[in-house]
Amino acid sequence: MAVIDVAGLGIRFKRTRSSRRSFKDLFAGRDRRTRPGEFWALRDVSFAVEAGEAIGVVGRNGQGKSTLLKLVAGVVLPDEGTVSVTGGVAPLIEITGGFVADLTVRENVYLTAGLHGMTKAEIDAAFDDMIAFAGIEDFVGTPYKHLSSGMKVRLAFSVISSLDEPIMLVDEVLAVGDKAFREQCYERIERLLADGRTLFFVSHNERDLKRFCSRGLYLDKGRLVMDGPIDAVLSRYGEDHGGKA
Ligand SMILES: Nc1ncnc2c1ncn2[C@@H]1O[C@H](COP(=O)(O)OP(=O)(O)OP(=O)(O)O)[C@@H](O)[C@H]1O
Repeated sequence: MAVIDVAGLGIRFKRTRSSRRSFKDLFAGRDRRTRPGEFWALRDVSFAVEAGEAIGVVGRNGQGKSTLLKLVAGVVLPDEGTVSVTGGVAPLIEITGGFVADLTVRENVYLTAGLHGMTKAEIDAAFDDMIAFAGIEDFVGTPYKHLSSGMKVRLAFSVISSLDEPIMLVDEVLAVGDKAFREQCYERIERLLADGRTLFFVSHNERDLKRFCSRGLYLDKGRLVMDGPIDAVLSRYGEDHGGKA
């Protein structure tokens, strides 16, 4: 059964921050700024994912990989086409995503896990393990904004990977962690996969992609140019762009 079904997906963005005219423009009496139009960050993207598949998403910088994960997570909506997702999604897609700067580590854990449907009793039971996995026992009462960037990723991975959601989305955030922590995360991802979870993994690291993923999606200029076994997708990508994932 398909757990993710993406059909004719398209999303466009404005190149500029805002298309509204500035205050100064109003007084100038004409539109002083050029208004470059919108562009399609993704277009005509269709694929289906079966439960338990591990998909690696590859492509050069800015080709729509993170945007695809955000669409699957439901944090942005498409302009064209549809994304149907069966079951909950645990998204590790932006370092600060979901965490509130001024709340403490403890408060953030309860907030995020609570939003994903964990009860207070479940969070109470899992709390110490989450903090221990992140290795931030001394910072439970610290406001999130005062954690180092590596500590933020540790906390986010620990909490998100503890959620009981069938689909996990992992963007490149893990690259921020140190080597030992990355390995700890990778072992947990392998356990979750063995457990039957579905994984969407964006990475520029060929070895990591091969380690987890059986299937690859190759995005270029917002189009899905290849959907196939990860080895074949990586070779095609290497041929097109000089061997780097
Ligand atoms: N909220 C947004 N508003 C405007 N443009 C955006 C927005 N989000 C993404 N984009 C643009 O959409 C395009 C695709 O971005 P995306 O982050 O999906 O690329 P990516 O393939 O994940 O790149 P990278 O490998 O660098 O992480 C880029 O041109 C980016 O500037």
